[in-house]
Amino acid sequence: MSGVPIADHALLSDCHTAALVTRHGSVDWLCCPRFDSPSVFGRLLDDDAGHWSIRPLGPFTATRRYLDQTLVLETTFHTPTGTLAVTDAMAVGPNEHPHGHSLGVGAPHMLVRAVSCRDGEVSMRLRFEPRAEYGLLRPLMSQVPGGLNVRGGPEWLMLSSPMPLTCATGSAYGEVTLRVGDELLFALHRSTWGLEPARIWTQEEIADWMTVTVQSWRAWSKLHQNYEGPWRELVHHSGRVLQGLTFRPSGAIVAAPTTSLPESVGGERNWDYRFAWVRDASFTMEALWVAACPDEAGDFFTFMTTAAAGAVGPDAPLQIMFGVNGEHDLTERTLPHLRGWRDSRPVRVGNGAWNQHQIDVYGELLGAAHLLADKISEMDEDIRAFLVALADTAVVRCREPDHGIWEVRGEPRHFVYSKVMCWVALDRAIALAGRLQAQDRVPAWSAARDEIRERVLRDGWNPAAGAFTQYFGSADLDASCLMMPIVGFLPADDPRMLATIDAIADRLTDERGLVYRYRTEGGVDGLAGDEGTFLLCTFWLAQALAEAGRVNRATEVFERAAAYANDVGLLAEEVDPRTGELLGNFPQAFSHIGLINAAWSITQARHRAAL
Ligand SMILES: OC[C@H]1O[C@H](O[C@H]2O[C@H](CO)[C@@H](O)[C@H](O)[C@H]2O)[C@H](O)[C@@H](O)[C@@H]1O
Repeated sequence: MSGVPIADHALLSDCHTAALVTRHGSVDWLCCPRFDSPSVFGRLLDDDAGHWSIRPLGPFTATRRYLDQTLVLETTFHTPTGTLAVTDAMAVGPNEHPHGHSLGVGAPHMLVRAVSCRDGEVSMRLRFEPRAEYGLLRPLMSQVPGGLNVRGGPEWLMLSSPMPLTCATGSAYGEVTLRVGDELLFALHRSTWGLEPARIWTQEEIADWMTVTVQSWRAWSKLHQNYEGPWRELVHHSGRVLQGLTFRPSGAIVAAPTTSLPESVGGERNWDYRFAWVRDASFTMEALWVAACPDEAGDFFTFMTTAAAGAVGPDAPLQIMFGVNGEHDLTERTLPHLRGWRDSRPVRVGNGAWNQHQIDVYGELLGAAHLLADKISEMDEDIRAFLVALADTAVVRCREPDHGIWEVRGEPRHFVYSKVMCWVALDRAIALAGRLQAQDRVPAWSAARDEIRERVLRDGWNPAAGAFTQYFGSADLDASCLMMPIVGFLPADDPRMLATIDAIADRLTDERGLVYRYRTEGGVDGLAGDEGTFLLCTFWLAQALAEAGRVNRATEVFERAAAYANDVGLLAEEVDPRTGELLGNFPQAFSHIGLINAAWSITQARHRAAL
């Protein structure tokens, strides 16, 4: 049964796709050539779905880190006879743009692995078992000088290997003893039919790709990472993680690079996150504004306008998520041949939320546009018309029930968060009206904005709960109400807001003090079973407390949540309340967004307190 702890994985990215490497040197997840392509290594979800491991033959302990300011991973194996280091990266091309804007542009679709003996001597073992199409296909492998030719189904891969490998059905393996100073470089390269011929790379060429990859990440980090404040390293690292979730060719940003890592072990809450949600991606752009200089803002808005392609207006709601190249149809299906992580089934690809009605997206996109307006150097006519259409659509749609931020699979409702985000959409559109050349719309936008506000204050507040709640008329708490002060709907020190913050901190947390999105009892979201606490919501609590001037409590909550980052600074979506293990897709943009924004709010709150 596949089941290596989620926290035992580290992320590699070339801004086209991602790989996950276990603490013990096994690449257990890789989709080629895009984030949402079928996996070639899928052991994350089933023991037989493919992996590539490099590790010492005998007993060892392992430590690992990212090379400074990069997403290049170094795993060090300590053995009784010596020390072996394995350095792993998805190769990115050189940054040709003077501002390092192009990280990933020249990516060769190549996974590179450098093995070096740092001390003594170590015998190592390599096992290579690619399984295309999420583990369905055992490829044909043949030896060629300097490596292996791997063909099967849609994939044509070449493994460059300086050590001889034995091929069995669908597998290759080999063993070698390295002495101090010895180094072996491997590259797994994917060819595109007819475009570049697959070929074997020399040791020097692979070494060059590794060097360029390290340099490119460092150049990007140096030019982009300006945040100075508490938890600086974690914030900068989170910025790199978000950059690693960007799909360079289009400017899309995926919510996470995995599918079906469960929200509860053995449960059915398993979703495919390898897509660009309007909500998650807009939040990512805003967080990159804090963690880095979001050069990518222009690309992102171009992506959104192109993906939505004229299909937005009062009669045509904005689709809430897209494929990384702007695809609309993300129909969900299950992969019955995969057992799932720790038997958490079904494994799903595609996402049934793609055609849900979620009206918060207008606020998230216009909120990001407002924050990043100065970075969208060319707010061309298409982008202006798109943003105006979003606000006009919010005016009409704000009265409708929807599926809400949590994409509930139950009946649509008047979710408080959705209404608040419609208020944000109109508030920010009004602020941008001059740049949008839409001053004539301001009276209509203002009237709708004020009407929403009144409705939320009246119907979103539940006197019995003593808090703003999940939907109009409901007594249930929902952590998304923590966003009300964060987006400026009400001041954080408004008594109703303080009461809501306290209610959530007291009644929507587990024993560890981590926050649930909402209570799942009674199948309120149309799904069976329960789920873990949600890291983004815990960071929202820290942020709301900071906005309310409760800086010490905010710091405590922040540190509580940040402590769940694994040894290489990565967060999943949720935490298991029973065991404290990370749960859900990994690494999850939402969690890193929350970390960055909460750190920034606490920094600002400390400055305000010091004045
Ligand atoms: O809770 C059920 C829903 O769970 C997923 O949605 C969550 O992930 C999205 C991507 O990060 C995020 O935008 C959303 O706010 C989260 O609730 C899943 O994608 C949905 O299909 C599912 O209904």
